[in-house]
Amino acid sequence: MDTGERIQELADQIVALRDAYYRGSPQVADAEYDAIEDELRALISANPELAPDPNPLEQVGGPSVLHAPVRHSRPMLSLEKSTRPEQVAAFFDRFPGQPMAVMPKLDGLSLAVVYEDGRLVRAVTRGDGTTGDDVTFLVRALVDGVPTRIDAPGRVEVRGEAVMLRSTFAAYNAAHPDKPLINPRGAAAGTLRAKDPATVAERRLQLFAFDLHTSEGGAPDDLEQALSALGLAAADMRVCTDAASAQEAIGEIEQSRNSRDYDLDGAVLRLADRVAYGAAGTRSNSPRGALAYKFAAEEKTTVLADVVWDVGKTGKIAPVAHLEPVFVGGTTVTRATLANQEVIRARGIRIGDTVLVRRAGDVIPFVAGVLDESRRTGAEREIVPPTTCPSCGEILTEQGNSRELFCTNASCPAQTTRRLIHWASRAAADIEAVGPVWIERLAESGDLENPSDFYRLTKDRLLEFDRIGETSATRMIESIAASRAVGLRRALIGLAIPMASEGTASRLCRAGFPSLEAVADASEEELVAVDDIGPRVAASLSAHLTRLRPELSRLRAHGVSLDVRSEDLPPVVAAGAPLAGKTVVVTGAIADPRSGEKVPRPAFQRLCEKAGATIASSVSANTDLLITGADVGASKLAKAEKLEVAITDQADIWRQLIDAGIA
Ligand SMILES: NC(=O)c1ccc[n+]([C@@H]2O[C@H](COP(=O)([O-])OP(=O)(O)OC[C@H]3O[C@@H](n4cnc5c(N)ncnc54)[C@H](O)[C@@H]3O)[C@@H](O)[C@H]2O)c1
Ligand SMILES: [Zn+2]
Repeated sequence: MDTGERIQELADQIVALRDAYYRGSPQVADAEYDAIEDELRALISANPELAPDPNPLEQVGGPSVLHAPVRHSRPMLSLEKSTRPEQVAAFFDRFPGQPMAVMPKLDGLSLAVVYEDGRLVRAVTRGDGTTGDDVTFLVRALVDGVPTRIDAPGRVEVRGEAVMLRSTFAAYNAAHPDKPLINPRGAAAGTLRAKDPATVAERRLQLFAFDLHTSEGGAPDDLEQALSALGLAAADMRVCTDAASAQEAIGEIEQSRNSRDYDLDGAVLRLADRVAYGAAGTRSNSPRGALAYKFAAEEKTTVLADVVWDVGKTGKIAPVAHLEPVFVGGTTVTRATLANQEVIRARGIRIGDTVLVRRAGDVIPFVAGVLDESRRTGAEREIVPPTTCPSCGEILTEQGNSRELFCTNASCPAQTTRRLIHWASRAAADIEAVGPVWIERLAESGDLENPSDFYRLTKDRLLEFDRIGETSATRMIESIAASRAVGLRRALIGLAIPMASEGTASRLCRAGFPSLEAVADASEEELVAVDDIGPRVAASLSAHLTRLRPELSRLRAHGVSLDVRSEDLPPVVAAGAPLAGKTVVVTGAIADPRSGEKVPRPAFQRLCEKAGATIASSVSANTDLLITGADVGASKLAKAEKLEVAITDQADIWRQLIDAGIA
C-alpha cells in the first residue's frame, strides 16, 4: 500500500471510530485510537501534499444530534496535546509573564451552558464543534453543579466537563449487575442520550466548569474567581507563574489520580486570565491559550487468554482473568478480576475475546467488557463456572443476586492457605519474612493450619525443610516473634471475618473495646451501638468470633497480644486543648513552620484532634473553622465565606499546637 492509500485508510478509520465513540459505544480503547491519530499525524507532516480533504485531524467530535441541533456561539474545540515537560516549558515561553491555571483534564463530555439574565436557558453538547445537541431538559434533571439561576446580568456562557462520579458509577453497577456500565465516560455520554430523564435517574452527572464568557463586565478576569463568584463548581485549579511550578502541579494531579472521585486523563494548562485567553485566539481545532498534558491510559484492550477460578480466604470462588500482558494504569497487568458469573454473563465475555481492561482508582484491575464483538473469529470459548471446589472438590453453593460461588468446607486446603497468608500480610500480623510460598509449603506439610500455629514453629523444625539455611530460618522465627505484638485491630483484620472491614476494626478500638475477647463477649446490640457498625456486620462478628474462641485462646497461650494498642485509641485530648469542641476542615498544603518540612494532611489532622478538634472533610454549615495551608483554591474560600465559617491560616494553629505542647 502506498502512503496516500495508508493516509486515506487511517482517515476513514478515524471517522468510523469517532462516530461509534461519540454515540457512546467505542470499539477500541482511547490509547489505541490515539495511536491511529498519531500515525496519521506523522504521515501528513512528512507528506503535507497528501493530506486528506476533509482532514479529520482538523475536525472535532462527531455528528450525532439526537434531540435538537443548536449552533454554538463560538466553536467548541479540542485541545493541543503534550506528553513531555519541554512542551510545557515551550507553552509558557509563548506567553511570557502570564500566569496559567493548571487543572485536571476530566474524562467526560463537554457541555456549554447558557444563562440569560441569570436564568438557565440552554445546555448543549459539543457535537461536531459547530453544532451540538440540545440536552437542556436532561441537564436540568440530572446534572449537579448547574444552578438554574445565577446572579449575573446579560448572557453568560459556562463550559465544563460533565462526568459520572466514580462513586455513582460503582453504586450503579452494584445495583444493576445484570446491565453494567463499562466506564464512567461512556456512562455519562449515555445519560445525555436518554429520551426521558426518568429512565436514567440513577445515572446522575456532575459538571465541573473550566471556561466562562460574560456579555457584561463585572466578573473578575481570573477564571477560577469568576466561576466561584457565580456559585459554579469549577475544575480544581491552581495558578502557576512558571513552567517548573506548573510541572509540579501536573505531577500532583497525576499523583492524586487514584484518590479523586472522577476519571481524568491528563492535566490542562490555560491562561488564568480570561481576557488573555480570549485574545490568544484559536487554531483550526484548538485554542492557542491552552495545552493538554496526557497521562498514561487507565484503560486498554488486550486478549483474554484464560479464566481461572480462585478460592479466597472466605471460601468465595472468584473468576480471575489471565490476560496477554498489557501496560495500563502505570503497570503491566496480566491478571484481572471478572467479579462473578453474573458479571461475565451480563458483559457477554468469552475466552479469546479482545477485552477492555480498566485499572483506575484504588480498585484492582478489572475486565470491563468486550468492546467490539465484530472482532470475534468464532474460536472464542464460553466461560463455564465450576460446580465443585477446585481445591477440595466440595459441591459449590450460590449466594446472592450476582450468584457468587462458595466452598463451604471448613477444612478446604486452599481456604486454609489463603487465611494463613492473610494473617501474615502487612495489614495484619505483618510476618514479613514468611512469604506465600513458604506458607503454602508449611500448610501442605501440616505445620500450619490456624494463625496460632505460626507461633509453635521452631528454627529446628524449619531447618528440616529442603533449601533453607540457618540465616533465613532465624529471620523467619524472628519475624514471627515480632508479630506477637499484633494487637486488637490488626488481629481482627487478620482473622478475615466476612463483612468486617479494616474500618470496622478501627472503630471497635476507638469505641473502647480493650481486647479481641471483649469484642467476642459483646452482644450484637452492644456492637451495633458502635458508630457505623450495622446489624449484618455485628451478626457476622458475633458468629465468627464465637467459632474462633478456641483459636483466640491458643493465640493468647502463645503470647500473642490481642489487646488494643495505644495508637489505635482515640487521641487523648491534651489539657487546655486549644481546639476543644471545634469542627474543623483542613485544606491546602501543610508544612511545619519550625523545619519548613511538608506535613501530610492526615498527620496534621491528628494533631488537631489531639487539640480537641473534630475533623470534617468538607466545609458545611456545621464547620467552625477552616484551616488553610498553602495554595488554597478560591472556591473553597468562597464557600467558607458564604457560610460564614471562620478561616485561620495554618501558622496560627501551629503556634497554638506548639504552645500547648501538642506539636
Ligand atoms: N476510543 C475511541 O474510539 C475514540 C474515538 C474518538 C476519540 N477518542 C478519545 O477522545 C479524546 C479526543 O478527543 P477530544 O478532542 O474530544 O478531546 P481532547 O482530548 O482533545 O480534549 C478536549 C476536551 O477535553 C475536555 N476537558 C476536560 N477537562 C478539561 C479542562 N479542564 N479544560 C478544558 N477542556 C477539558 C473538554 O471536553 C474538551 O472538549 C481522546 O482521549 C481520544 O482517545 C476515543
Ligand atoms: Zn474447597
